[in-house]
Amino acid sequence: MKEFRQMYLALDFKTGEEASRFLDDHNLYEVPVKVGMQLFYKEGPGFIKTLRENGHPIFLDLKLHDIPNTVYHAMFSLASLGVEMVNVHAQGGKEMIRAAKQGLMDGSSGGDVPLLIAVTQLTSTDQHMLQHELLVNRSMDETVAHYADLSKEAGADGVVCSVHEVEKVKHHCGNEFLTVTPGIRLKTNENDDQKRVATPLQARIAGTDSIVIGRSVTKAEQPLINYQQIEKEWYNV
Ligand SMILES: O=C(O)c1cc(=O)[nH]c(=O)n1[C@@H]1O[C@H](COP(=O)(O)O)[C@@H](O)[C@H]1O
Repeated sequence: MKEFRQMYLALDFKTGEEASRFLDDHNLYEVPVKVGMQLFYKEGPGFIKTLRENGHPIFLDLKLHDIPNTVYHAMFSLASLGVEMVNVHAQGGKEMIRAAKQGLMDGSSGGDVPLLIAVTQLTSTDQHMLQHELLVNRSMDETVAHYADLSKEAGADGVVCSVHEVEKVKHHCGNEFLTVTPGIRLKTNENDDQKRVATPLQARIAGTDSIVIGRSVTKAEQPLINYQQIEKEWYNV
């Protein structure tokens, strides 16, 4: 397993130009970044190449969720972009996750194979929504742990979950199985649309492997101050 402890900055911007300007304006050179649907659909693989050339480790967050054959071929295409991590929705099931892994291995033609992470339950979902909208009659903890188990069995390297389920996931799947946690907020931040939130300090104490930070930095009045505050709590420096 690769050494893996990152703090990914979610580049949820309208254009690559806007994202690059933000990184430059705040001296965020070579920081790990997450590119999601908004930016990838706008700019495509070319922007991934630019970010790589500028030294940014990349988590490509497209949350694939489709039939196994489609996911296999999509992952085959993404495998050669040189990103360090990609994701799928665990709800797609074992066969789909296995296909994703196989696509990454076959598509990386001998180079580094990106880590495959499966989203268990979005951090914008709470217990009420789980039961009444998704009709899952189990606790959030149990549901996340179940998806983590099946993701591991299908060959994923880890899961996306909230900080609150990290302990349970590690208990089920072992310490080597990675946890990536979005929904990170400083005490002074709004939760926005996130339901299962935690501070960077809580993430460190819980034993999360990597955190994803977005609006607490990108929408802050002083982004660099917030970035450094998160860094301090997360890396304990
Ligand atoms: O896979 C993800 O990155 C993800 C999964 C999840 O359950 N929740 C979640 O918020 N994310 C992403 O993490 C980022 C969080 O952004 P903020 O809420 O602005 O910090 C967004 O880019 C989301 O798309």
